[in-house]
Amino acid sequence: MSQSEKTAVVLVNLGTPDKAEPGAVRRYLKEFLSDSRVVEGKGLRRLLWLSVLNGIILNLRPKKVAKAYASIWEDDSPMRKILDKQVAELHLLLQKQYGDSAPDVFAAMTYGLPNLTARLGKLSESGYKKILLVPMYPQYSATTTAPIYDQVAKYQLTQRCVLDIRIVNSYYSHPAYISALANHIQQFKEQNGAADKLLLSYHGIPKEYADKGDPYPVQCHETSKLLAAKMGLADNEWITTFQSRFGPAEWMQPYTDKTLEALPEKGVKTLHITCPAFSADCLETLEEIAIENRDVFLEAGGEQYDYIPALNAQASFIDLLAALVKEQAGDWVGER
Ligand SMILES: C=CC1=C(C)c2cc3[nH]c(cc4nc(cc5[nH]c(cc1n2)c(C)c5CCC(=O)O)C(CCC(=O)O)=C4C)c(C)c3C=C
Ligand SMILES: [Fe+2]
Ligand SMILES: [Fe+2]
Repeated sequence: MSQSEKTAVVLVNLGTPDKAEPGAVRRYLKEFLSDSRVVEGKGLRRLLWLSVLNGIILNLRPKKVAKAYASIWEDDSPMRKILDKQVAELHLLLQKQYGDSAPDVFAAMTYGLPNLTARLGKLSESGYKKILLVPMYPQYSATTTAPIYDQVAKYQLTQRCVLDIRIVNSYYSHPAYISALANHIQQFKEQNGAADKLLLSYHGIPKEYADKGDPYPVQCHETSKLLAAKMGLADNEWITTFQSRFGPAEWMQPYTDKTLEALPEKGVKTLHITCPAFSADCLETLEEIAIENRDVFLEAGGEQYDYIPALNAQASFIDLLAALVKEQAGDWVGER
């Protein structure tokens, strides 16, 4: 096989610090929160944000956030460990499906390590010409998926012979994604008993971004509706909320924490909660949802609160990734 035919699949997640320590968290937050896709604003607004970020947030937040990371840290950040597992499992499955012509599979992060731009450089040096990037975000957002497109465009600008790169835009309504979620939740119910309500908590974005056209919340609601239909849930058995509000501006509502505070007095005493915007467990699920928000619900009078883990490296999620490879790069895989 000639070098020019080499194809790679790269699974891309957001990024996470190298250590659960304030210095590493500071470096991570600086890179992430300096991206003008994440915190928008031009001119004076941009200057003001950068001075708040560098003068206040990066001095105060890393200590508190490092503690939160420490409470979920294993020998590395869960997000990076899970991404490595997803890569290994997808590689195995593609080898079963395509034999010698299976594409190779790699990991990358938009912020932190392993760095996406560096990954593209290394793949190019190793002779890969065709690259499919699969973001670990089922729903497209200008704050998460678009920065992957930005980094690819910046990388290509530095190349005389650009790489042939395709990017999976979203898979919020993909039948294999909805089935994987539905089966996973159903299985959890069968093993742990039913609950009064299923809460589907998505990472939020500022309301202003949605008002300006970010399709993320619409896609989240669509995922929820398809999931509820697939599971045969009645309208009063599930609810969609948005978590991880950051800063003083209004974010997408209803907020997860405020909803959890209010549910017990409406008679919801037992709850299953899961986070369909996260393909891998991370700080936002393992700490904010599984630990912090549990207390909010129980202190408000809730009796039982179960966090249903992300799909992570489960076979059904790996099957979905393989389906995306076939749909979006089947012609490349067949070519080798
Ligand atoms: C400040 C604005 C932020 C926007 C907009 C935002 C959107 C967004 N984020 C995710 C997924 C994840 N975010 C994670 C952590 C995280 N997010 C923000 C801020 C915004 N996110 C911060 C400041 C942090 C770091 C933690 C903190 O300081 O509170 C993570 C977890 C990373 C990990 O290491 O485990 C994920 C995943 C999505 C899907 C999204 C919009 C659609
Ligand atoms: Fe975030
Ligand atoms: Fe958070």
